[in-house]
Amino acid sequence: MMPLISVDGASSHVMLASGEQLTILDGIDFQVRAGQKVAILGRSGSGKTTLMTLLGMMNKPDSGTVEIAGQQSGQLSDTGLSRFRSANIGFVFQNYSLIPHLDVFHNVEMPLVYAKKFHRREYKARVRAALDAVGMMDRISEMPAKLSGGEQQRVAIARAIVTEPKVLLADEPTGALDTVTAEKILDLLCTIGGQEDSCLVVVTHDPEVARDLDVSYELTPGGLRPLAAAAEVAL
Ligand SMILES: Nc1ncnc2c1ncn2[C@@H]1O[C@H](COP(=O)(O)OP(=O)(O)OP(=O)(O)O)[C@@H](O)[C@H]1O
Repeated sequence: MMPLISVDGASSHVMLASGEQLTILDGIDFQVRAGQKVAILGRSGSGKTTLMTLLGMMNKPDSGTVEIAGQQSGQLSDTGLSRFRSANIGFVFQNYSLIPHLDVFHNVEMPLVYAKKFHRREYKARVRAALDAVGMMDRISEMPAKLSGGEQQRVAIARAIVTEPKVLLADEPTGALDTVTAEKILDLLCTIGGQEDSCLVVVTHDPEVARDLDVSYELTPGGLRPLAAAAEVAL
């Protein structure tokens, strides 16, 4: 079966003010199949967020290819990229990134509006189902500021899954939470992500997080290195 994520020789550079070129990612190869839950570990500054922007089709690689669900990012225009992203990729960030002036319902509904994947009359039921999955249905009319960090992250997960994306990406999803809440959020991500025809990729500097996932890689200056067992990682 075709992998859901296929990264082939992807490199990413930035031009520094000095005119020097800084290589952030250098020839990354990486594949994720449907049903897989993957951790990408790496020290601060190793390029984890940069890799996430490639997997999330927010940026294209400077060389090599990134293919998500059979679609290469390099072949899409900027409009095409954002349309593809809305319909096929869900994001969870460390800082929740909820829109402060919208209540929980409208925050979760937002990706449905952009993705244009489902009919308008389905929105309400889909938002309710997503909130139900994360245990936040009873807060549907709340404003984000009234929620705890863990609750905001639950809403952010509902928002990420409401379009039923093929790929769920989480960038340090538990970084801002206390240990107990972090564990619950990770359990939730693992239950919801990487089922049947979708996959979950979690980027983190925290080896504890990787322990709950199926496969782990470490991002190093030499590339992406598979780790035999997450429990052996000591960053
Ligand atoms: N636009 C830029 N200009 C200069 N340097 C950059 C730019 N973007 C990223 N970098 C550098 O590239 C490296 C990788 O950045 P990236 O944010 O991907 O790392 P990270 O692994 O996510 O780090 P952290 O865990 O601290 O968030 C860092 O050293 C960063 O300073």
